[in-house]
Amino acid sequence: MGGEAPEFSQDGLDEVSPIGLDSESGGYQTAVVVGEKIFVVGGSEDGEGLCFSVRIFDKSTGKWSVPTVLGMKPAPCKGHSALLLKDRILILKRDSLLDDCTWFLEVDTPFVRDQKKILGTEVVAWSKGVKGDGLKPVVVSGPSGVGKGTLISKLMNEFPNTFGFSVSHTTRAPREKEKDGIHYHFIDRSTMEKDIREGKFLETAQVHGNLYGTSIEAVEAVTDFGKRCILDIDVQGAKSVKASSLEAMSIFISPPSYEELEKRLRARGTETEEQVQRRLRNATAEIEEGKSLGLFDHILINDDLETCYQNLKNVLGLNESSDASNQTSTKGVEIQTCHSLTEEDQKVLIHYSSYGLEKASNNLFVLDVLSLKGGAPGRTRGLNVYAIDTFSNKSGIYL
Ligand SMILES: Nc1ncnc2c1ncn2[C@@H]1O[C@H](COP(=O)(O)OP(=O)(O)OP(=O)(O)O)[C@@H](O)[C@H]1O
Ligand SMILES: Nc1nc2c(ncn2[C@@H]2O[C@H](COP(=O)(O)O)[C@@H](O)[C@H]2O)c(=O)[nH]1
Repeated sequence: MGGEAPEFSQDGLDEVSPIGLDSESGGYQTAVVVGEKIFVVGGSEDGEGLCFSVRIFDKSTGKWSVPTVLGMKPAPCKGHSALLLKDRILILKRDSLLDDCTWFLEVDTPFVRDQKKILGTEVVAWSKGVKGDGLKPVVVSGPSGVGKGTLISKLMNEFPNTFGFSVSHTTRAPREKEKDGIHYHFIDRSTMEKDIREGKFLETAQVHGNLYGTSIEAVEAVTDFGKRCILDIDVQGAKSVKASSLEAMSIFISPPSYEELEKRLRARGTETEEQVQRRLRNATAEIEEGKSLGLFDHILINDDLETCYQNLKNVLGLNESSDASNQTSTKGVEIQTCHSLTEEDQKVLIHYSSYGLEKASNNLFVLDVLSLKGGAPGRTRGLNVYAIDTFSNKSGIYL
């Protein structure tokens, strides 16, 4: 994905600024300095608006490059402002719906650094700003046959608008009722190994003789719909995720006994006797590891299915109310005019000359930098933006 940079002289940098309003250069661009590098964002026009392309100018070599860009980029808009916040660039879109105006271009986050090592190219990653912790992904792990899939299906059936399943890749053959792209992406080993080398996976593991893995795209496909991602992965995968920048909540499902696990695995009737034996052999170590201190945030025993399901809902903070509570109340509000960004004391001040909040008379918004958290791929969580009434100097409207 990396490649030849277009011809662009250093002089071109004079035409761009942290506020993407300049049209003389043929498009709205911003330039943000990060150490020896200058990240130029935006520029080209398409039918719908200005596209978010990224180029990097290296001051030490005097050369331009086009980085590998991970993640889904923001939809085109009529301009943007940019400001460096430690390891990511805040991109505030103009004339965009409020729930789509705050984006981040990750330039030096742990996720980007990992991907740089894997791919051997310059890497940047888009992540959308989302409020709160609500979308923290959930890792569900446990030995084969313990009931992970059964519990996840119940959750997805009861809360279809809240959760989305991360569809893994596997080299194992499909079972009778399994559908490609729904239960798994079934793939041959050489293609999957190639995809792993190309950095397409968040984690992979050799499980019961086959290769399994969570692609970055699988997680993004869920978060792009605004849903909370559920990963059904083995203990090795859970360890890799814990070491990654995903910041997931992790839950280990334990069987009430080894005998019960064996009974369930056989009763499912999806594996040959040899495969059942192999899975049971692996279960002992998985249960030991799963229960060891610190690896999982929660350990649930799946004895009675209904009880375990209620416990799962409890740890996920779900109550009796419908999952419509997840919706934000600010959808549809439009930021209509120009803005400038400044940073003071870990707070970004967003100055608007006017904006589309019907009842508000403010023109200063504050974004709390300290509340921002990781969450790649695809999301920067903990977005906390509130309006300051510049007349009374009271903070009030939370976006
Ligand atoms: N609490 C329970 N009591 C009795 N049977 C159960 C319970 N939970 C699940 N089962 C049954 O156990 C079998 C295995 O469950 P499931 O396929 O959900 O396991 P799994 O952990 O997802 O396995 P794998 O890791 O191999 O995909 C299924 O036939 C399911 O109906
Ligand atoms: N590390 C990963 N483990 C995964 C992934 N997808 C599934 N799994 C785990 O594999 C076993 C066996 O699954 P089965 O469908 O063949 O019964 C089970 O423990 C799953 O949790 C993955 O992407 N990464």
